[in-house]
Amino acid sequence: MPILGQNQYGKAENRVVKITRDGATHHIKDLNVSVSLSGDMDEVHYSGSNAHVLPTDTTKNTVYAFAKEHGIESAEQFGIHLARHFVTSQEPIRTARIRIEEYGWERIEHTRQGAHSFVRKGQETRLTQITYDGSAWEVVSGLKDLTVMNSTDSEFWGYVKDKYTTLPEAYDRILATEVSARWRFNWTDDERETPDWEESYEQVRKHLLQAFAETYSLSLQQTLYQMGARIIDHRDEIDEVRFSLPNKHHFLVDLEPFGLKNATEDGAVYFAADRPYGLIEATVLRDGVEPRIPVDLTNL
Ligand SMILES: O=c1[nH]c(=O)c2[nH]c(=O)[nH]c2[nH]1
Repeated sequence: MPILGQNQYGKAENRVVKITRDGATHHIKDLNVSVSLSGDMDEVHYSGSNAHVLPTDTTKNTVYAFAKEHGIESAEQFGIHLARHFVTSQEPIRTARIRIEEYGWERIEHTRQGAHSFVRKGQETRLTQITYDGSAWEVVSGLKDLTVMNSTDSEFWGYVKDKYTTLPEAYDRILATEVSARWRFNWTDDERETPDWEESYEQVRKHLLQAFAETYSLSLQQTLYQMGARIIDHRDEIDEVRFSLPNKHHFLVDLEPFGLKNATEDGAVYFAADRPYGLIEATVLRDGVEPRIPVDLTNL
């Protein structure tokens, strides 16, 4: 009979976001936690007996419940706590390996009250496309992979409801998106009117972030318009901005079965879903200008 070799199992990539509220100042811990357990697991492989198997689903629930019950001080402390729990609470489990990736967030500087607007650490990608046909120029610049989050000041309600609608109305939700934007310059080839391209990029990025942070949002569509309008209003060199904004959904985890209240107002634990996602796209134009940025930004 062939012999079973090394084996391990668990739930990989539990995306857990914990918000801690300190008055109007919020703190984020954003982790991707993978649990892998091993031990006396021969029988499940040989005969299918699950008598020693703690379900991977349970390991997932444990990650979310621990985040709420004990908080997340650091990835190391959180991982140590989980590993100890699995090995000491289940006799057949001899080894627990917890792998954690932590995503860093920086605060967005802005002028509104509160400290609950963040931009993911790590550089976004800056883009540009220049087209010249011997007479006319077109310069379209932009960015992608700029991830931002407001941990409050976002609602979504009053939408159409048909027989397939199950979405509960939200009066205090997380709003997070990964901004992909392109903006078109009105520059022709007049030396005197050439923008300072570096300065322009920094300013557009700043206005986009500040508009995101300072908009009390009733929908991502409304936030998108505010970001575009702010750029058009502040940057004379730009006539058109197009956005593609995935709505990076954060779902409140139901921890009632474990006797834990997980409510937005006390700082909650969220499941950060990667797909499917809402995708909100629109162009914002200077009045009187024709749109020229393609609808599908991947074609640019
Ligand atoms: O900001 C949002 N806009 C929507 O169109 C939408 N649809 C949805 O299910 N959630 C959201 N959120």
